[in-house]
Amino acid sequence: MLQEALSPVAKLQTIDFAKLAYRDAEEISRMVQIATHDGFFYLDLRGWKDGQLIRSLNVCNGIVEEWFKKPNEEKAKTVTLSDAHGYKPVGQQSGVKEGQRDGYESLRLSRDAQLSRDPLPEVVRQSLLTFDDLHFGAHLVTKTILSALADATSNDGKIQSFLNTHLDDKQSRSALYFLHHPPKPAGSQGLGQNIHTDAGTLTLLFTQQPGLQVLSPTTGEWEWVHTREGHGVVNVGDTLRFLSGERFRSALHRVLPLTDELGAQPYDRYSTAYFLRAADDAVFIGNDGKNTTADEWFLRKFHSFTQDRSVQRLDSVAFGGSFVKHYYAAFDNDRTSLANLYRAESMLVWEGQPHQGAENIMTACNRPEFEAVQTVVTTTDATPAPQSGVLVAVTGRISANKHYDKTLVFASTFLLQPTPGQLGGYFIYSQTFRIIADL
Ligand SMILES: O=C(O)CCC(=O)C(=O)O
Ligand SMILES: [Fe+2]
Repeated sequence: MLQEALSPVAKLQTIDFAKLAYRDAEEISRMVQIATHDGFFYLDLRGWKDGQLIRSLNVCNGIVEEWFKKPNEEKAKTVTLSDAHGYKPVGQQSGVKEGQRDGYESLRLSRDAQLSRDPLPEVVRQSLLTFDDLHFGAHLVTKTILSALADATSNDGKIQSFLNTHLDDKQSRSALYFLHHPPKPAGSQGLGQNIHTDAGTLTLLFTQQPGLQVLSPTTGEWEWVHTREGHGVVNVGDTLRFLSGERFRSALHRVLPLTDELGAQPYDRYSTAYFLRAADDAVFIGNDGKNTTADEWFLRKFHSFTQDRSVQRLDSVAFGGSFVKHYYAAFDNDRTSLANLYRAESMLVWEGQPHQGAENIMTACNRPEFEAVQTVVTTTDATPAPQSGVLVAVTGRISANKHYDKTLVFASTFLLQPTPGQLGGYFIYSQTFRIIADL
């Protein structure tokens, strides 16, 4: 599988871990920028301890690849405690294709089990020190990134919450996952991994074959993430997004293995991920504005992953924050970026006035009385609509400081439709907006 043939390619920036380990101020400030805008970056690990982590990774990968060849009944006997430890067979979650299940199996090793040596699968016991090296090495790498981000944001009071929620002696769902997408014959159901954000704090991912895609924050398009020798891919998860008060971006991604013209996936795809997650009892404000523990968030999220895509779409848990949140944050702070959400056929009825097409709609949204706006969403209701659409009804309050000395109450509806030719993306097909009261 030639990854060079895939386009568009995600042009992720690269952070040198050796520099982070030495607290290089410039590298840290670059990383803060990237965590804010993209939420995804390459991590160059070649210069750290002579590439030791990559060597352990390669040995563990070889061992687990052999293990994946065992019959499914055999693998299913692995002691499985939760979604953070044990064996996950193919098809437990929703997949990358509408109405289909996922196409991957996974061996998961929790940090708690690796530390206490129990329960650990035989395959890990046999090469315990190499698995220790990878497990604890990946933990150190992600903790180092976290503390660098904590230092860099200490002036806004986040330092305590970043580090206090990740004390190493506390029980957590941190875990190392080995993932395998076995080849798939033509005509069979189930492929890849559905669009999601990660529940935890930081993910350090190593992919061996193509399939990983990120949703570009600038174009809204799916972009392929190339595999790079000696590098991992790091991404921000929901917990860090919440702990940072929405400063860091927990980016949407998915796995779309390549298929031939008959729909067969002709190759094995392997990847390895370390998920740094907060202590089970860590508390933060989740996407519904209420306090949640890291453990509750993990359980909600993994429950959501098992649901069909049509249900998941309505459930902002899987999407790590709803469309509505994104729309109003952009409306308030970066309104021109909303143009990406409309197409030529899109229609907005603003206070009874119709506007069609992205350009006209943006002109309508940019009216002077709505300069410097702050929106607070009060309610969001979503229901399924035909052709895989979603109907969203929103009520809320707007303060437009420049021209009004009062708060406006508004109601808005959005009919979202999948963007043609862009699996997993949505655009606003029609929208209404009304001011219903001023306070
Ligand atoms: O397999 C991959 O490349 C990505 C896996 C992933 O996103 C996940 O398990 O959360
Ligand atoms: Fe993920």
